[in-house]
Amino acid sequence: MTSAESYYPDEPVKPVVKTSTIPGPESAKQIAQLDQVFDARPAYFIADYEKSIGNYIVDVDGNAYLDLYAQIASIALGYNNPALIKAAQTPEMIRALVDRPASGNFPSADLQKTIKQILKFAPKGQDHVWSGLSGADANELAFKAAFMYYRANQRGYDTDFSTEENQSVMENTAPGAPPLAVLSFKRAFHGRLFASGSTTVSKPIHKLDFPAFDWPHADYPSYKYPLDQYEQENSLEDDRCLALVEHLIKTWKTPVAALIIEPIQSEGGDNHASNYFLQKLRDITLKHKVVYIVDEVQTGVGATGKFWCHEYADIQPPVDLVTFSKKFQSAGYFFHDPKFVPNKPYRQFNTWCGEPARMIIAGAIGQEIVDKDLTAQVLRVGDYLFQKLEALQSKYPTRFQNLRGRGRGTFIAWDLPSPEERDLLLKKLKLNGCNVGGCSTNAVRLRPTLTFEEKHADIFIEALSKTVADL
Ligand SMILES: O=C(O)CCC(=O)C(=O)O
Ligand SMILES: NCCCC(=O)O
Repeated sequence: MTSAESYYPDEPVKPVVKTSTIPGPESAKQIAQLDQVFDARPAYFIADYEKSIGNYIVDVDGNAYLDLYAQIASIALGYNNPALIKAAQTPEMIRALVDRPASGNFPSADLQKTIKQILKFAPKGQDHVWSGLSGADANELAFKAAFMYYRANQRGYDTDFSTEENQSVMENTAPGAPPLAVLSFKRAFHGRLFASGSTTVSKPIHKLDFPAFDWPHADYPSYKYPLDQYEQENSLEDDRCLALVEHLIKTWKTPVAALIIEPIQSEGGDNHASNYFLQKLRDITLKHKVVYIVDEVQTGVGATGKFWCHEYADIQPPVDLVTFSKKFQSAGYFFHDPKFVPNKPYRQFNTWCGEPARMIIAGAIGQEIVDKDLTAQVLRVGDYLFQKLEALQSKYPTRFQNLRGRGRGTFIAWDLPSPEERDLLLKKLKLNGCNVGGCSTNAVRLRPTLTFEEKHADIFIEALSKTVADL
């Protein structure tokens, strides 16, 4: 029995689209009502989460879409997953929700077990975790950890703060508030808060009107596809970008304390970084004593065929911090050097110090992935899907440019010639029963759940073929 069959015996056998427009009339009515209390302009339709099941999201008009977007890459196992419902019905979960602890001051007796369960799924080389609330929060917490570590290395971990530091920090000036930078990459997406927003460089709309830190943005490699035909060009591109990273670290107006990178830039266009590039960044960060942060918010938790995407690169020594959120539901960062725990309490602290209910769910998701060997399934289904997409690419080369993600599970994307054609494709795909997302301005990205199987891929390819023929 396949994972989808065992979890979802009642999953629809194919999409059902009952309305001639999407949103359908009931969705449109409810979007207008919702818009009175919430900015509902980005809503594609109103979902019925009670009826959504497995790989199908159902809307209030009764349309059932095969979902290859899965809440912007955030549903690991499918809708109404029985194992997660079971985890949600435990006394431990009820305590976490009803009497939510302020875990820093009043941790529950359950917390140690919950954290140990999450740590079972830590990336190779990492054995500590700190919890936050969202992807952006995870990255900002990681930046704080990196800055404290960087300064502790300069002053000595056990050395107390000077009077001057204690006074100047209250004026937001140095040396208490030192001028330090985080280096990120053009086209990156690390969240929309203030520090994370300064490292995000994918679209102006994410950043406009907010004061920003003056931090450097290096070029992220832009490869030519198919990769096996452009090895030399792509290797030169890696070296060009690496030289730029090192140049920025050496010359930036303030010291670069940390570097953050997505192993595949997702919102910014599904841009891949080679194993070589990710390893060389380790060499550069070690040489210049820069904290190396890998953002696995979107790439983490199985969809690339490994639990953590950067594990493909087997980076040695392991990176310093790995941030997560989305498919893990809980958010935070993994680390291994105990000196990333600040020298004093209350430096990395807030009322909640994470969300125990979400942490319990993260542990349950990880357990299901391992028990059902879902990363192996993702690799198998991803290869199957990729081959079908290559066949479509041969037929429609202009509509399937830069097909990418071979050997990276179902984490697949390609480009359309223009944003208009991409948007039209996504719109028509919905009318043909498939909910698919975009990224960058003209890319299509596939982000199905880990329980997506060959039979789902066949349905998608049929809908896609029909849609592309009709563009
Ligand atoms: O589209 C994405 O990949 C990122 C989604 C997100 O977190 C955002 O837009 O704030
Ligand atoms: N980064 C947000 C994506 C939302 C959308 O394009 O629908």
